[in-house]
Amino acid sequence: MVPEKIREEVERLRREIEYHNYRYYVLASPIITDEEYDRLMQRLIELEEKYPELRTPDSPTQRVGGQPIEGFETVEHSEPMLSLDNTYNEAEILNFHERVRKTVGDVEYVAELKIDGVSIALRYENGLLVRAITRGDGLKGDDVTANVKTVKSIPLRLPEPLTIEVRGEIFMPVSYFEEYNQQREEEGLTPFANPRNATAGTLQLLDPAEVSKRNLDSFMYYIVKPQQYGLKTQWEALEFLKKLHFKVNPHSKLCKSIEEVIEYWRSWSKERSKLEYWVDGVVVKVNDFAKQNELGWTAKSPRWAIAFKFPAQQARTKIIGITYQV
Ligand SMILES: NC(=O)c1cc2c(=O)c3cc(F)ccc3oc2nc1N
Repeated sequence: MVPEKIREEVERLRREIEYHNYRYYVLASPIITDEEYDRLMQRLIELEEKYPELRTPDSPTQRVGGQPIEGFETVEHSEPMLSLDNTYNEAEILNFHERVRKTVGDVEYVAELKIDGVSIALRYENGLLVRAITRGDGLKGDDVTANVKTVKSIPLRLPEPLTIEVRGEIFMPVSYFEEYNQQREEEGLTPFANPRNATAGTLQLLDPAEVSKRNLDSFMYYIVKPQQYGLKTQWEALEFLKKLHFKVNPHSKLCKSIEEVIEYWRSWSKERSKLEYWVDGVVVKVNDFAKQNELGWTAKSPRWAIAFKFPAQQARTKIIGITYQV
């Protein structure tokens, strides 16, 4: 039997630690020292060891990864998780704009950096993370929940007890990717060609404790059936995701015209090497959800969004002297 005051202490520790996780990994503005954080975590680990029945799905001790799993269950997506059509130059993005205008008239766009990582769908029930699913073939994917719980910027519990599905990208920061590849080479393992492959490889590991060491990070950008939450535009959806304590890319821009989108693409095409994650273009989205619904989807992509790719960057990588086209 667990004494009531222990139960209360564990609940308080859980919320306090998750709050400090949020401040450190999402806001990058911690308000306690690492030592104070470690002390809170140690106390929670100690109490959960003593009273295992107190270990809950949203316990921050899951961040360090539980026991290895046998394999990945296949789960059907709540709605297809499709991919974006690509455009590579200004003429093609103007064609996209013309098609949009012909169907729904003048629109605002949201321009978002296209994070070059692994797509993920996160399902929350009453505010608790219950499922994380990879894109797979678009209709069903792998249940990688145990691994995704170790991604520090992904909340285990939302600030409100919502039932919601959000989608975004999991990625490995470039600084860690280089250090990690160095370590693989030293261990005689084949290095990964780029952070996207390193992220995909990590999410396919059967040992969450190993995943926890790989420094994975995330940006969320999509809410399934957003109008259910009173949201009318993509810009409102990004604000709502921030309010729910997700990490949202800070460089997205609300554009009043396609010229503004092209200006955004030109400037980031030059600036992107300053980012600590790989981006391979800009995602251009019609902002208004009612207009997105009018435009609809093809079998494989939304008609209301498109990827505006950057020119391939000749990136010299130290890996066994081969130059990779990225
Ligand atoms: N990599 C990305 O940074 C990124 C990717 C997508 C998508 O793949 C995507 C796929 C859809 F069917 C619909 C919207 C999307 O929005 C997206 N927005 C983003 N910012």
